[in-house]
Amino acid sequence: MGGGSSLAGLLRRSCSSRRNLSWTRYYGSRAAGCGSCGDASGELLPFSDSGLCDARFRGTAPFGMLENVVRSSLGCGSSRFGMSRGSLCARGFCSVNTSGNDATRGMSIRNSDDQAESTCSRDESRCISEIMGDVGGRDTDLRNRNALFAELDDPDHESEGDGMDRNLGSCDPRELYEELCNTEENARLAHSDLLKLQDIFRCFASSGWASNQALGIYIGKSFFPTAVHKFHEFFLQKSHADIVTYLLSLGPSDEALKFLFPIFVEHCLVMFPDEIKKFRSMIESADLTKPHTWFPFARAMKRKIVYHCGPTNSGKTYNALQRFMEAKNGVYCSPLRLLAMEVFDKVNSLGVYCSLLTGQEMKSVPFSNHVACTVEMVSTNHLYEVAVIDEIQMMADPYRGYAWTRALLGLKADEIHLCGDPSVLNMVRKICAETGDELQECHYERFKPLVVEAKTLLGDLHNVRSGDCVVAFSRREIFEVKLAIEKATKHRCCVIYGALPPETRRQQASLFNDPDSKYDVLVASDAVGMGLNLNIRRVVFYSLSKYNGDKVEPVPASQVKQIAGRAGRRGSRYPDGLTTTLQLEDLDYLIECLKEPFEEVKKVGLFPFFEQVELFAGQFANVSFAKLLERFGESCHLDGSYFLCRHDHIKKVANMLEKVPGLSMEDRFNFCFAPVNVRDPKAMYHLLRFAQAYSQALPVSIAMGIPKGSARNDTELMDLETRHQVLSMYMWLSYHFKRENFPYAKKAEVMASSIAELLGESLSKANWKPESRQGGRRKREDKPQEKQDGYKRPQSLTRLFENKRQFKPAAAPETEILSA
Ligand SMILES: Nc1ncnc2c1ncn2[C@@H]1O[C@H](COP(=O)(O)OP(=O)(O)OP(=O)(O)O)[C@@H](O)[C@H]1O
Ligand SMILES: [Mg+2]
Repeated sequence: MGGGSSLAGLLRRSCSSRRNLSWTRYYGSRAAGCGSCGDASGELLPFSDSGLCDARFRGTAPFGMLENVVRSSLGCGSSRFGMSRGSLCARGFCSVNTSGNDATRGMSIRNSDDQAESTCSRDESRCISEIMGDVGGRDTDLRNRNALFAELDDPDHESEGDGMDRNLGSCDPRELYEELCNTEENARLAHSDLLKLQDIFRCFASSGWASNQALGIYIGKSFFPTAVHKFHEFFLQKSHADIVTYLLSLGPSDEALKFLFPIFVEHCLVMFPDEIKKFRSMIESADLTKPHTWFPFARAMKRKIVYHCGPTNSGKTYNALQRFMEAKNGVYCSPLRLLAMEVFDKVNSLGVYCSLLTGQEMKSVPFSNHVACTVEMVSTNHLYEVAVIDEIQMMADPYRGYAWTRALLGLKADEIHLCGDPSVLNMVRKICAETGDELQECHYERFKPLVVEAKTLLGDLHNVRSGDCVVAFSRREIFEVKLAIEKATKHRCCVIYGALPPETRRQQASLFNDPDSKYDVLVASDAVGMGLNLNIRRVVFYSLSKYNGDKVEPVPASQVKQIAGRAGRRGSRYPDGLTTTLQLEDLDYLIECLKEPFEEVKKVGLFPFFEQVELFAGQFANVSFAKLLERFGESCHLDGSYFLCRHDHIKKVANMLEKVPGLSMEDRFNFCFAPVNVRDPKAMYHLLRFAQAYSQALPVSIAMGIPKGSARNDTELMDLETRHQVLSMYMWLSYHFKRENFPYAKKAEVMASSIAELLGESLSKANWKPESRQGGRRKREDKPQEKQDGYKRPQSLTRLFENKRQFKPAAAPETEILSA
């Protein structure tokens, strides 16, 4: 490899002559592909190439360092680094024998030119440590170790054992291990010495540093204590006089750990080859690094990526769609079914034939070359001229992010248009650099600035006006607010929230958008936050705190911006957008959120394909699928720019499906992705029933009726919502499994649209108090606060966070102009 890289050059210069290299140096040398340290392959390898980059493993750097030792020891052939054998010297020093001959085992360091010895200067070593720290993460262990190495490298430094005849601390660990193995005359140990040794080994077994280092030879964390225990037994059995004396002189200290560890490594390589092989293949099969290499066809293409980057209501999607419609063929990837339907309608109405594909429906338009789909459904097999991926910042979504990442990495399209805020711009730049795609950036400004009304609604819903969208963050609050507004004013309210089917949300949206309908106020959850074009004059935040399934916390700034940005869309009745809060006390937080710059995303989501999970499963016998997913989550390793998407809900379904025998692993995997509300026992029951029938190869029945009329109370409304979700799930399954197993898909579709209609009718009449799906199990913080005029509002939690906030606005101006 040429010396172009500064790191490589530094290392090449530094690896000159010295008997022992510290681990950091050795590792640095490997990473830089330094010929003099035995890297004959000549490639510059990033840390992640061989090391686990998951945070758990960061900075421990053992994988790369010891990989060769394991490879050669386990007969995996010579490594690409050209080292046939490596061994570790005592006290954390590493010696590498590159002569590649088993006969020379146990000899100390040789450089690749076989004689010249190499060393790094102290400064260089520190520099390398810093660079490697940057690459691999800054772990305290690594820093401590580097500090220790610096000390050990100091020629003036005398170790405690130096007073002895032979300085065991600087001996080759392989020699020591062989001496131990060959010991015939065992030393008799006093009871106190035995106790001291016990302390030392206890300290070794509980050392985070040692167990991290042991990962480098594929001794897993769960096996590490057993391995140490066996090593301890072996050590006592041998009781080599010099070694024991030396170890006792060190006592339970870091020095003792550094002395013991390389001997422990030798012991493990000899004694536990099966465990090492097993753990190694487990780790390798859970490899999620370099996701861009998963799509070789897309990599073979010369793709052009256009990033439409800007705040809400700035024309990003509009412009991307223009290019989509011009193309011979194209795909639009939507974050929501509703938005996919909107684009499907819009594009067809403009004379471009376009089909629709979501998890639940497929509307195939004859002669169409365009398709609007939900991002999870997009095919990475088709070839497109233009693809649009909307709301690209969703790559960072903890649950669904993987779908956007997959689309960006895997779509086979000549041109890919990304629409999103600036939070993932740097990430997209990085990904394009890795994939080799050309990136063009188009920056947008909001058509009209968003204006904050500083007066607020002063806590009084009487102040709601026509064109307002009141945003609340729970279904319960939405109905409370609707009830209160309709009771206290002449306004009629439409509602939009997540549990409503897209058809009903759409019906409510068009009712609100229609100036001739009597519905002039919208009460909505954050479900309005993405992409929808609504005739909203003003977004009023009923509260700015949200129950996240665990606790109530302030709504994140990015979400506040997104929702507030719904006000004043270009081309709507209200092109000038306003936003405010119900309570004066929440206003500061709203202004703070709108002013906050977009926070840069550092990691985006990934989730394994079925094939990857299947490969991983090959490592285990008789492990439940739920357990398998858990183990995958624990073992998988990712590059620093990716995280594994949360899959609690998937595990919950997997757990439930354990009761169903006869499902193949692939079937289980697919069932786990069915759209089900895991907190709704009725919906879960139906999913279980579907899986049971499917596993017995029976035609899966719907076994559910439709109520005759619209809902008369909240319980009936929730029942309708659940029934729709179950039908939607049935349709989803019919598209993801063989159609003959789900023969009633058409019927389910008809039933679902009847229920959506019933829901629409029910909402127009809804004037009842909401109930909780959890049957009254509500969090204490969520307890509403009584109001004189009959409506309730949860206590403002933003206040609790006030002290933490640094932002303190001056006296609020009448209005403030901001861009969301
Ligand atoms: N050049 C244009 N001519 C006419 N109408 C436009 C133009 N650009 C945008 N619009 C309209 O402005 C509205 C907002 O545009 P668009 O939906 O593209 O914004 P956006 O930046 O994607 O917003 P969001 O981030 O909320 O998705 C839409 O109704 C769109 O049709
Ligand atoms: Mg958009």
